[in-house]
Amino acid sequence: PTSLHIEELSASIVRSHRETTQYRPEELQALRWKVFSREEIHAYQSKSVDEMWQHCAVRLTDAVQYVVEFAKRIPGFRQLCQNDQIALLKSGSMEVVLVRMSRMFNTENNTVFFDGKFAGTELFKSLACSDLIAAVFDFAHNLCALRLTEQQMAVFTALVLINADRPCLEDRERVQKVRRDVELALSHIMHRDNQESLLHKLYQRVPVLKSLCALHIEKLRWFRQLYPLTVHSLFPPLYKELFGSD
Ligand SMILES: CCS(=O)(=O)c1ccc(CC(=O)Nc2ccc(-c3ccc(CC(C)C)c(C#N)c3)c(C(F)(F)F)c2)cc1
Repeated sequence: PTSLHIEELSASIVRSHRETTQYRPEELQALRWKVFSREEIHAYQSKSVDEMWQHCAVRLTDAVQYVVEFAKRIPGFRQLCQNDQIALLKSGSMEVVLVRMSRMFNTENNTVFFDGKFAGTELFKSLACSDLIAAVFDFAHNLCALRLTEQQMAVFTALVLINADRPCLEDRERVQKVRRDVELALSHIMHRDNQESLLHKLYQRVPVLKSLCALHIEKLRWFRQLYPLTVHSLFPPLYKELFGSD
């Protein structure tokens, strides 16, 4: 691929990212100190397990929907066959949401943007998933500390999504070809920003992403055994499709 092709690829991935994130970095900056009051936190903590799970599943699905839109706008992703696009989204969309979560994390008070304000882990107490929430916050904190630019974040999330090692791919070689160009785009951007040292730190975070998503699926299985009807009739269809083991 020519360097022009790689430049164009980077630019289109960055544009897709910008078009599919609900909040610009400057908006998040302005919102940073909008934290939930004690009463609001108490209200979340008073929700029943199934109520809070349902509420979070809806929020998570909203964020995933933006990621689906992001993927569809990445050149090379659209050219993949339908089956492979779905396979990549099924295994990668949650990972991209978690990476994106790091752009709305406030390392000064360990809060993350949720439901319009910044929340600490204690807000999610009624989920009965404190290990998962703690791990999600840790991941967001570590990634946020790397201070990625929006461009670096955009191309990194494209790389997280376009992974030829995912299960159930029909044309693995084709996915690998698209991935190689995105890898070139990321190293090009890191080189241009004089931050190649960040590259291996980013690649080191990928296995943690996988374990977070596995933990999320494990908790969903546990929850579904306790509240099958809630999952069946009150969870967003997209959430069930992507994270349900059916
Ligand atoms: C994607 C568009 S964007 O502009 O980048 C954007 C735009 C807005 C947002 C806000 C947002 O959605 N935050 C949020 C959503 C869900 C959750 C969450 C809740 C519960 C669980 C546990 C599970 C048992 C359901 C998990 C997990 N695993 C994740 C969280 C936070 F992690 F903090 F708890 C924050 C995020 C991006």
